[in-house]
This record gives sequence, C-alpha cells and structure tokens, in this order.
Amino acid sequence: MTQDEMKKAAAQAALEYVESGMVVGIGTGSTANHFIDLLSSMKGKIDGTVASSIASEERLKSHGIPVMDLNDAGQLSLYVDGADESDKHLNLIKGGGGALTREKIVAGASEKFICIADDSKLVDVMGKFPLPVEVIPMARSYIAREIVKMGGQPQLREGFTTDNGNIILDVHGLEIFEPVKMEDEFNRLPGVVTVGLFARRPADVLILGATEGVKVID
Ligand SMILES: O=C(CO)[C@H](O)[C@H](O)COP(=O)(O)O
Repeated sequence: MTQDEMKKAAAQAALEYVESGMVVGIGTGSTANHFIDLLSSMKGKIDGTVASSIASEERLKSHGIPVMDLNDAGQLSLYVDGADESDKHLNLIKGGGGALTREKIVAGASEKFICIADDSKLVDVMGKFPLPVEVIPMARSYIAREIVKMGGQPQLREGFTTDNGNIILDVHGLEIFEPVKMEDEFNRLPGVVTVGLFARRPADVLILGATEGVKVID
C-alpha cells in the first residue's frame, strides 16, 4: 500500500462517523481531500459542511456538496481532518498546508474531532515536523526572536500567505514533551494568530491507514 492509499483508507473509515442530517466540518490537505471525494456519495444525506480553507471549500463545491458559513451552522457534530504528527494522546501538529487557524476554529466548534492519517504520522515525541505558527506580518521579526529564546529555529515559509493574509513561521528543532504548556507559550506572544499545536483541543479519534489495515485510537 502506498502512503496515499493509506490516507484514503483512513478517510474511508471516517465516513462511518457521518450520520444523516449532520453538518460536517472539513479539514485541509491530501487526506482531507480523499474524505471530501468520498463524502460526495453522501451529499444528499448530510445537511452541509463547513470548510477550514478556501481550497477545501472549492473542492467541496466542485462535488456539489453544500458549504455553509460557520456563523450560520452553530455547533458542528463532527470535524474530519488530517495531521502532520500525532502523539499517542492524540495531541497534534497541524498546519503543513497552512490552514491551521481555520482548522483550529472549526475543530473547536465541533463535538467530535476525527483525525485521519497514514500511520507514519504517529510519533513518540512531536516536533520532528516543523511546528507551523501563523503570524501577523508586522510581528514577523519580533516573533522569530521570541521563538529563538524558546529554543526553536524559525523559518519563514517563503512565498506563502494564509487564507487570512498572514505569514507562517515553521519552527524547527523542537521536542514537544509538554504540548499544552507549549501551545499556551506560543499563544501568549502578541502577533501570533495560531500555533499548529492542537493540545487544548486534541483529536477525539485517530484513524490511521497502515499496510496491515486501518487502526483506530480513541
Ligand atoms: O494541517 C493540515 C493543513 O493545514 C493538514 O491536515 C496536514 O498538513 C496533513 O496534510 P496531509 O493530509 O496532506 O498529509
């Protein structure tokens, strides 16, 4: 099985959590794209979706799947999204696709967060994947200096602007032993919009595609 086939298998397994009449929060990235493609077979049964990025919104619409504004949707039953890394407690690093802020908002507004990934994303200690931080452009240098003081090596994601008009600093060299504490430390810095650590709102269920089949951790 290729990595992409494992992602698709995880996305297929997540479909089982979708029930009639639900409004479903939709993540961003290649695994979430598989989920969107598979969800099109159920588009008549769900009440709609809320997208976490412009790219996902466009893909949903291309399938004729209705997309709603989060402000009109109220609390969502379900959020389905990928991740860049997960530990065994389902704390996540997200934002490889740069959609971390809207992803964190939609995850926060959802009762259940199903994370879908291939099994290479499950790690003992997070941080090998550079931690994305969305930053207001005028705060770039200040935040970069603060990150160095915290022991990280920030790198500007060149040529990339988020859907919210901000920049991303990818932070290398971290070993994340206390994810909640680190999420709070980043959130305290004025100019940080969102850090891609999902520890205050981890996933509720992790579905991993693997060569030996699909594994579910909850
Ligand atoms: O956080 C994300 C986007 O901001 C994605 O969920 C994450 O980057 C995983 O992507 P993929 O499913 O392509 O491996």
